[in-house]
Amino acid sequence: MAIENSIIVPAYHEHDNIRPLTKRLFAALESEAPASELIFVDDNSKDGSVEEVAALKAEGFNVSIIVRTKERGLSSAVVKGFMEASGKYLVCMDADLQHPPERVPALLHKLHTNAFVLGTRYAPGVEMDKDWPLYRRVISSGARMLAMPLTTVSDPMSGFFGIQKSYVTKAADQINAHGFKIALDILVKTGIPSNSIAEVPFSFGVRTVGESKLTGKVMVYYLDQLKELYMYKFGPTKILAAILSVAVIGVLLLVYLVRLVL
Ligand SMILES: Nc1nc2c(ncn2[C@@H]2O[C@H](COP(=O)(O)OP(=O)(O)O[C@H]3O[C@H](CO)[C@@H](O)[C@H](O)[C@@H]3O)[C@@H](O)[C@H]2O)c(=O)[nH]1
Ligand SMILES: [Mg+2]
Repeated sequence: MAIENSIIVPAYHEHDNIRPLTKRLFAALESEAPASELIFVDDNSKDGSVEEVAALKAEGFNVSIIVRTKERGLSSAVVKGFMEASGKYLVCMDADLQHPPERVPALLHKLHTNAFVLGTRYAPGVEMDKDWPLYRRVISSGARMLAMPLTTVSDPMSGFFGIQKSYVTKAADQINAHGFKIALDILVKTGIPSNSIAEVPFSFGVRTVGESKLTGKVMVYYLDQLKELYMYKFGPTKILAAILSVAVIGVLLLVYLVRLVL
């Protein structure tokens, strides 16, 4: 059967998550499973992921793994997977089961009538980072607020999304290779209109195996990515105007306060 759906999973040291993810995903896909492929994009983890994928393939799952030896990074790994995918409906999800495979059919369903479908943790009825430590909540909220001027979606930090393949080509060579936030990059750079974007709520699971790759360096990359996206969307003139407006308002406030006190 021809492949319609490609599920792309960036993976770095995720050996223990590969089997449960594959089994849960294909079980969730039900009648769509024969028309679906799962592609892991691994950055040379050398942790037995390749052997695990070979074993799953031998068991009949349509799963493969691309191993990159010269590049590292979540966003560029996803772009690589998108380029190799055969399906016209593409889904990106994490390997660590924080994105529930059971929500993939809902994403795919909405992808038939929308160019882009975002998995969101900000919706009624879903749990947002329930077991996250306080510092991760603060980082996540701060990061989300900074991205708000760039897009109308409810969860610009989400890494769980679907896109029609025809829209990927446009953004692929412009994606920030160091970025951790590929959905945001794609949304800004393809300029997909909001009436062609849908959302699917999901509860963000807890990583039980392996470690998060969110490091200080990743946060610096995020700020760098934001800077680039602001420039891309607004251009230097508008950004300068915004900075000047904030400065003028600040000075006026200061003058007002000084007059109040004296
Ligand atoms: N190939 C590859 N994969 C990577 C790399 N870095 C991370 N990954 C993979 O990308 C996925 C997300 O990495 P985590 O380390 O689990 O990230 P997180 O901190 O839990 O962040 C997640 O939550 C964010 C929402 O707050 C999401 O935006 C983000 O995409 C990610 O899903 C995992 O499957 C991980 O193996 C890399 O350099 N190369
Ligand atoms: Mg994670």
